[in-house]
Order: sequence, then C-alpha cells, then structure tokens
Amino acid sequence: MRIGVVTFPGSLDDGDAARAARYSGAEVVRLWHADPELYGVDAVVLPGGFSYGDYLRCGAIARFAPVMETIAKGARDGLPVLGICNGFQILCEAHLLPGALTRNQHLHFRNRDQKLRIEAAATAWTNGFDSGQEIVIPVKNGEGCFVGSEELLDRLEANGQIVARYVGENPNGSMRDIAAIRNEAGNVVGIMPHPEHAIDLLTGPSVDGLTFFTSVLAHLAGAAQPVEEEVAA
Ligand SMILES: NC(=O)CC[C@H](N)C(=O)O
Repeated sequence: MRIGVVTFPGSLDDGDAARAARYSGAEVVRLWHADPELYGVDAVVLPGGFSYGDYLRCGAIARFAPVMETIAKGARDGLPVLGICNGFQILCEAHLLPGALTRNQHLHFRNRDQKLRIEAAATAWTNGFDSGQEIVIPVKNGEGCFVGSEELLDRLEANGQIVARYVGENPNGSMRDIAAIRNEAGNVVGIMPHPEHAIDLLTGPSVDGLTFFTSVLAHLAGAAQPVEEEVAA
C-alpha cells in the first residue's frame, strides 16, 4: 500500500509522518504542494507545520495548493485522507471537514503530551482502536480551538463524527473537548494532536500513534469493518 505525504512550503512534520507510515509497513510517496497528480497513492496524509507560513490564517493558503484539487476530488470518491494539526486546519479550510480551528483560547502555543479518548473508532484511520480507548500523543499548536455552531456540534455527535476528545485539561478550549473529527463517510479524518510523534518509545510518550497508520492499511486491505456497520453496532 502506498501512502502519500504532502509537503507544503512551511510543513514541519512531513518527515515524521513519512516515517510513521513507513513504520506501519506502507510504501511512502512524498508529494509536493504543486504536484498536479497523486501518482496512484492509496491514501494521503496532510502533515503538521506552518504551511506558507500560516500568515493569513492557518491552512487558508494551503487549501488552494494545486495538489489539494486532486486530493479534494479523491476524498469525495473515498480516498482516505488524514489531516494532522495544520493538515486538519487545511481540511476545514477546504471544506472537506466541517467547522473551523481558531486561536487557542488562552492565546498561547501549547506543546505537551495529551491524553485523548477515541470516541468513534469507525474511520479509515482509527479502526484499530476500541471505541472508548484512551491514548496519549503529543499536542502542539497555536490555533487548535475547534469551533462550530451548536447545530453542527449536535449533528457531529449524532452521526458519530467526533473521533477523539481531550481527556483532562482541554489544551486549547475546543468546543465539546473535540480533538478529532471525521467526514460523514469516515474516509477523511482531522486530528489536532500528532500521532506521527508517538510511534517509537525512544522519542515519544507512547506508540499509540502508529495505530492510525496501521488502521488505514487494514482499511485498504478490506480487513476493517465498514464504517456504517460499526456505527450501527
Ligand atoms: N503543529 C502544527 O501543525 C501547528 C499548526 C498551526 N501552525 C498552529 O500553530 O496551530
């Protein structure tokens, strides 16, 4: 299986995302923001960082990168896409995920290990977890406060689209403690903390992050339970 990892000017975590994908057993294809095509990859990761300097608003410029046009089309056709931190911001800006990520409520950049609860394991990227499972992975952002209308938040809850919540102190003021969400189909996931930094005990707080990458391989191999069945169960 081939996982594409996109590099935008200003991406920081593309190397770690590529390493995580490799650790999971995938073949990695490095994609450039200006690439006109995806070279047949089976899944795509939009990594963390400061795309185009994040000068305008995080992810607001990256969503117009040439590669995003092909990714948006693929995502609508079921291509698994994982947006991590800046990647999550880009997915919201591109309207591939609902809601928005705004300045952390306390206005500080927050960088620490964070406990999360996996609420909905029924996605292409989280099927290897049990729903309700708690994990620890690093969080590091300045604009990670997820916001949406009450109507949107209710809809996300009702549809099982809230993938993970912060446990303990909410690091950025996200509404309803939201750390990760998915689209309706479950192939597109955005997560604010960083799974790719928790794949090796030598450098990370856990190896919980690796499961996001092994999950997508199981999904692509057809070994994972389809989203609809798991939601209904
Ligand atoms: N780690 C990241 O991807 C950071 C994303 C974004 N630049 C922020 O500060 O919120």
